[in-house]
Amino acid sequence: MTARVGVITFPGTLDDRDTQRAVRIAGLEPVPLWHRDKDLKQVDAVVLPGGFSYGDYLRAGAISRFSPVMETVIEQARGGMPVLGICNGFQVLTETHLLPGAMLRNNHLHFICREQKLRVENADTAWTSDYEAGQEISVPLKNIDGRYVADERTLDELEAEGRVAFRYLDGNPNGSLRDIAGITNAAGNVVGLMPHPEHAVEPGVGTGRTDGLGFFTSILKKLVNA
Ligand SMILES: NC(=O)CC[C@H](N)C(=O)O
Repeated sequence: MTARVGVITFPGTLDDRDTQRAVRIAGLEPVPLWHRDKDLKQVDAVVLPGGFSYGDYLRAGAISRFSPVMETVIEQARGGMPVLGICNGFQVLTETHLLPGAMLRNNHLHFICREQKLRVENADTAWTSDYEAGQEISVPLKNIDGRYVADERTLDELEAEGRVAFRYLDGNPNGSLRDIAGITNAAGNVVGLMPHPEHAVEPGVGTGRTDGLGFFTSILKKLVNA
């Protein structure tokens, strides 16, 4: 028996199918969840995929925060269930305050779509244990609201507690403070990042790199082989 990973679809989500595919390639069972589902169908972990949930109206992630499915996700994440937020999913996680800080418009005000180099700073989270701390990976980045900000005290706290999980390398693409590409909560079960590991899991697709697969094999190991 493998573990079940819920993949949430909001109206406007784009990357749910790629995320389901990445989950399947890693050897896990993807379970589609709809934004109106309060019942998470007994999944062991949840991924909030990228896209434009509720059309990014008001602010990216601001409406999704109040969806029925997030009510249960918030409760279970606080109880330790692993949750990964990718891009728009990361925006939802900051809006729900499961992760600190906020996402603002890129400093150059353009949508950016490119391959992005990152450093994995924390390999002790539920979603990064298959990487080495300090490992450099390259995955796609595509967004307009990608500038991570938080007050100085929060940033210092994140750094001191090793909760900056990923940092941009070779140039900061959006003005994120301290080159932060992704963070984790203190317990390490909730992780959010702007770049897209689910688009880099198969040789022969895109750049052919599979640097993103480690997120999904990490959670496989945590849930199945632990
Ligand atoms: N790829 C995405 O998830 C896009 C995220 C978001 N809505 C933005 O443009 O910033």
